[in-house]
Amino acid sequence: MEVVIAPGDELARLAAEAIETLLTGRPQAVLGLATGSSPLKVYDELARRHKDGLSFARARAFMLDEYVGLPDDHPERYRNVIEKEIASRVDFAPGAVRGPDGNAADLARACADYEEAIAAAGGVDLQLLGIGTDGHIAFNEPGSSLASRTRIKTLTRQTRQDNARFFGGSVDDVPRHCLTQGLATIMSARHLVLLATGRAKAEAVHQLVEGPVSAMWPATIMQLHPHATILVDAAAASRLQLADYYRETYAAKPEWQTL
Ligand SMILES: N[C@@H]1[C@@H](O)[C@H](O)[C@@H](COP(=O)(O)O)O[C@@H]1O
Repeated sequence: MEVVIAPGDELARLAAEAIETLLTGRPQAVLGLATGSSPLKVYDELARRHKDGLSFARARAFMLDEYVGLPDDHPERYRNVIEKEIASRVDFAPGAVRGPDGNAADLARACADYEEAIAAAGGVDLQLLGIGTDGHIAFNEPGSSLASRTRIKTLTRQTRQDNARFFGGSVDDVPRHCLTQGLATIMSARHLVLLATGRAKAEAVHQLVEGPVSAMWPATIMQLHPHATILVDAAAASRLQLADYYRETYAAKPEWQTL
């Protein structure tokens, strides 16, 4: 697990750089896209690089999760958020960006279909991730099976409160259920890149990097991934016990070694 502590703009640049390097070497790469505020600067940076020639035309992308039951045209439906924040700003081919269908008549079937679609695409090459204040990744709330696959989950009150800001501040308007890639689904991606900024994420980041692997802090499963990159600003890193070591390691990183 590599921990990089840097200002937010630099974190976004590093994540975008990793995606550009991937797409340059493998234009048909499969990306994993995350919602939430954490990856927004990465998407801005990718849109900028697209203007400079970076193409997504042969790439495909899979989203992490989706609310259940939001109307198709609801601005906070994750499919619409991803369309607005990144898909519409670059040149993905029609149908190249997919997400779990939170409005399917048969939600269990939709989850199984989604797993099959990811597998049929050859799996995700690079998965962007944020982290919830309770340590969730995607919408795998505390208590999630570490072996879970895409399925329906009930959101915790904490997550609904955290996300109320996207729903005019009203917790009651945040859906109770979601479809989310499972922890094992996420772990199947070949490179995990997690971004976290701000003091509210400090405890979750500490647990993620330095805590015991536990379903109570679902992101801790990432400690078992052979290629996980944790990009954090100083505030999100403020509870890391080995912060000085991570800073020294990154400062001494050989130039040829990418993320
Ligand atoms: N389902 C999303 C996650 O994918 C995201 O990582 C997390 C943090 O969001 P933010 O980046 O806005 O802090 O919460 C949301 O609930």
